[in-house]
Amino acid sequence: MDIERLPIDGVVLIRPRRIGDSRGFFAETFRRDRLVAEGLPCDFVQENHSLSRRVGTLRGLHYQLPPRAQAKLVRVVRGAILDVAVDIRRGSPSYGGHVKAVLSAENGHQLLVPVGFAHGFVTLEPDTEVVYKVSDVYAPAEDRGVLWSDPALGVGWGVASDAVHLSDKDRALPPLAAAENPFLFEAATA
Ligand SMILES: Cc1cn([C@H]2C[C@H](O)[C@@H](COP(=O)(O)OP(=O)(O)O[C@H]3O[C@H](C)C(=O)[C@H](O)[C@H]3O)O2)c(=O)[nH]c1=O
Repeated sequence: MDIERLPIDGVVLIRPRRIGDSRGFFAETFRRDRLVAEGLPCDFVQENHSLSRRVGTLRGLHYQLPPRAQAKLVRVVRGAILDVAVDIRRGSPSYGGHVKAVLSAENGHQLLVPVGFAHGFVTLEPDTEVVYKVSDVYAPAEDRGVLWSDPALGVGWGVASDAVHLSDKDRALPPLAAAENPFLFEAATA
């Protein structure tokens, strides 16, 4: 697998190698040793699977507060998404900045989102299924989020606001400036 470091430190794009033969392909989609060797989050304790029926379904931007903060390893097993990670670590040189990547069943790419980032995606195809590992368990009391359309973030989702399908919860999320956010940038991790 190839591991590509993206413009914001800590967020990486992982491209598993697909070994094709007459039956189809085989790919190793998770290798803890490779993540350890790169000093990346690697200890996942839960895996999630979501199905989004409509194109333009947007889930995010979400994170959990410490002590239940989550790193996430995201991939798509059907359809396609534009996956987005927003740096919410106060003091970070890229605070409020984001990286995004198209993840699809076809390209097999994965995004590794560290703790200290809000995560979300918008679907690019109908019936899109996203499977992702998280480094801490679900904790509703620590579940938080930032409004997908916060102008201070300037995320280009590629979908018109009136075509986005959101949960009521996500529609009501605050902008980053008003969000509960204890994450601090640790220069030592730079
Ligand atoms: C996240 C989660 C949710 N749930 C329950 C809670 C609700 O009854 C239902 C749907 O939850 P929610 O609307 O928060 O699901 P998403 O909008 O897909 O949230 C996820 O979307 C973005 C992309 C993320 O990065 C997070 O992993 C996660 O917040 O599943 C669970 O039982 N366990 C869980 O780990």
